[in-house]
Amino acid sequence: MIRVSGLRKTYGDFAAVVDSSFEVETGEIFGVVGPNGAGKTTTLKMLAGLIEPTAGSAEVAGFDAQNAEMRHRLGFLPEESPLYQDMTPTSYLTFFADLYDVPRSVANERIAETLDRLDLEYRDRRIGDMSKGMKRKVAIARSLINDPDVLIYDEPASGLDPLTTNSVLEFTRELRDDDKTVIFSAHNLYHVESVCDRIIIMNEGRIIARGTVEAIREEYGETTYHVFSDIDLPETDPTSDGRHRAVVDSMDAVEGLQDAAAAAGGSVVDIRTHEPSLEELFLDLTGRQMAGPRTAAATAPAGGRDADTAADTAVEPEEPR
Ligand SMILES: Nc1ncnc2c1ncn2[C@@H]1O[C@H](COP(=O)(O)OP(=O)(O)OP(=O)(O)O)[C@@H](O)[C@H]1O
Repeated sequence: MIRVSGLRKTYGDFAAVVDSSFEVETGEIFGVVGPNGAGKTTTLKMLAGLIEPTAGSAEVAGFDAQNAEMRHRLGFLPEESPLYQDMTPTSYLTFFADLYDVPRSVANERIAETLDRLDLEYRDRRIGDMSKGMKRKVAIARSLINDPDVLIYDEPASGLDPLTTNSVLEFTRELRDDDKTVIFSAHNLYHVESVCDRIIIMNEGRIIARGTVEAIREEYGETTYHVFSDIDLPETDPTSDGRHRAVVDSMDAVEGLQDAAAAAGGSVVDIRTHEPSLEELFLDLTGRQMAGPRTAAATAPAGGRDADTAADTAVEPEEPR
């Protein structure tokens, strides 16, 4: 659905995007991740046909991104989406439906259905009097008004309260079921991990890692094992609950600790694997923290885990030998 080949954008001597190539399949949610200034928005705008590439090509829904026809197949949600404050959601969306020549009966049905799915109740309230979350939902509904094949969402859920964040992320995930293809950029790596099928990580204009978060974790991350014993060993440090903990990076080392504990008359009582979080991988790969956007809210949806909390999984300790 999207084919990007050798894409490059320079401003004078400065290269904002360098030799970027990737493909996105129909129905995929594809994340574009990177620190401030990495070239994410420039990439998204080239895909949306808003910026002309210096070199390379971007094909969206079978059209060159610069081809005006492509825009009929695209819904673009910029990071900041100014809305007409004096209009209501219904009049605003009808106005955009008219711009896309959507027949009025189709538009009415589409608007009602999309606002239902987004759970937006106040359809005849002045947009200027609505909350930030409601306005974001109106902007998301606008991105779908022409029933596009491809959606480009720049920070769709940033700066929203946790409930609205949850609802926007869920809505984005569900677009996959309608065979929509989504390019998704966000600073909150929890948002990225919970929504995207595959991602690219960009740094200083270049793609430095690509794949599923799981594959990137396997390629660049290192699993460590936190081994707890009921006896003090040379490798362990005391914990607040009276146990002793060592952090090692292989199962061989875990077994070595089990043997050492048994030889000293004790045992290993718990082993936990520690998977690096996307945040930790990101820091390793770019050497930089993921800085927040202008309106960042580091919220994880209710029940979700924090972006900077790595996954800890218990492993059954073996019987001491
Ligand atoms: N019109 C322009 N003229 C000159 N430099 C530009 C222009 N637009 C972007 N840049 C530069 O290109 C680089 C990439 O910008 P871009 O907005 O794509 O980064 P980003 O990854 O989206 O960053 P952020 O996360 O801060 O939004 C930045 O260094 C930016 O200053």
